[in-house]
Amino acid sequence: MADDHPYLDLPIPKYAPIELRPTPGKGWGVFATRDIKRGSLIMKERAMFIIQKQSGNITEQDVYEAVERLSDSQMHIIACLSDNRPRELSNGMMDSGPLALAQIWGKNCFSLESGVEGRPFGDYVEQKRWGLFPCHSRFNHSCQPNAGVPESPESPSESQVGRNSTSSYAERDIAAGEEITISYKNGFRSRTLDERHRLLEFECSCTVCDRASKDPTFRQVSDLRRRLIRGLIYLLDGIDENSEYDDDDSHSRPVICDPIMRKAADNCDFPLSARLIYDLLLAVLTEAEGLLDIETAANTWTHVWRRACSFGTEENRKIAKLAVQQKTWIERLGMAFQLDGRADAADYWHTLAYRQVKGIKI
Ligand SMILES: C[S@@+](CC[C@H](N)C(=O)[O-])C[C@H]1O[C@@H](n2cnc3c(N)ncnc32)[C@H](O)[C@@H]1O
Repeated sequence: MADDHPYLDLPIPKYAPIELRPTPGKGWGVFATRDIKRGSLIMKERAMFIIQKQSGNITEQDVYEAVERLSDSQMHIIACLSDNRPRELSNGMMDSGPLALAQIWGKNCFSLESGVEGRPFGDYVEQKRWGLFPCHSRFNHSCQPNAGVPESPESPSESQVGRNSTSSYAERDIAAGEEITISYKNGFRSRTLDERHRLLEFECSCTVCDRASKDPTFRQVSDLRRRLIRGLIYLLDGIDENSEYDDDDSHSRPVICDPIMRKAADNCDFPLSARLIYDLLLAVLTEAEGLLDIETAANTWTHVWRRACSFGTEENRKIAKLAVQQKTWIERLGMAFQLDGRADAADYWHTLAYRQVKGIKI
C-alpha cells in the first residue's frame, strides 16, 4: 500500500471507525477499524458542493461551474477521485475539461433528501439535490451491503443542520477488518445479475455476484429468485419497482405475463389470503438471497403479523396467525396455503384502502 497515495489525504473524521485501503479487484475501499454495531453512525460528511437539479438535467457545464468555485486544496481532492486512480494535479484541474469532471461527478455524487421547490401560483415541483462527497464515495458497492447512506434526514432538526451533509450507518453488525459496503442503486433485490451489472456499469465482484459468476447453478437459482421477488412486489403493490430502469432491449419482459393477474395487481384486486401468501413468499425469497438483514426482518415480521391480524373472518384470522407463528418456512407456507382461494370479510375494505392509496377511482 503506497504511503503517499492521495486517498490518504482525504479528510476522514477522527471519530469514524474506518480506514481506506486497497481491496482486490475494486481499487480502494473502506474498512472497519473496530467492531461497529448495527444502526451506529459510521461517518457524517459535508458535501464539497451541491447541485440542485433533477439528475437527468445536470449538465457538464453545471459541474464545471461548481468546481470552478472551489479552493485549490478542494480541487486537489477532486483530482484524486479521477478514474479512482491517483492522479497528479499538473496543469490545473480545470484543464481536465467539463467531460472529465462530469465523469468524476457521476462516480462520486450522492443524492441528498428530496426537497420541494415552491413556484409562483401555488405550483410545487419536486426538486432533487445532489452532492459530491469525497469520503463517502470511497465506499464500494455490494449487492448485499452491510451499510447504508439514507437519503432523508432522520429528524426535523437534522434537516436544518444536515442540509448539505450525508451520513452512513451500519445496517448489520460489522466486524473489525471487514470491508464496509453500500448499495449504489435502489431496487436491486429484484434485479438479476446481468441487470445489476448493466446498471452499475461495472462488473460487480461483491460476494453474491462473485459466487453467481463462478457457479452457474447458483446464478440460475439466484436470478430466478430475484425475478420472482420482482413479480411478487408487483402483485402486492401494483408497482414494478424496476420499470424506471428498463430500456427497450429484450431483458425487459413484463414482470407478470398473465393479463388477468396483471389487471388484478393494477386494481389492487387480491383477497387477503393471496396477499398473506405473497408476503410469506417474498420474505422467504429475500432471505434466501441474503437480503433479509435484521432490520428488514423485523419490519417484515411486523408487517406479516399485522396482515394476519387484519383478516375479518374469525376462522381465517386464526389460521393466518397460526401460519405466521410456525417455526419453518415450509410450515408457515403450508398453513397459509390452507387459506388459498378463501374470501374474507375484510377483503372489500382492504381493496378500497389500497385503491385509495394508489389514487384509483373507487
Ligand atoms: C465511487 S468508486 C468507489 C471507490 C473506488 N473503489 C476507489 O478506489 O476509489 C466506484 C468505483 O469502484 C469500483 N467498484 C465499486 N464497487 C465495486 C464492486 N462491488 N465490484 C467491482 N468494482 C467496484 C468500480 O470501479 C466503481 O466504478
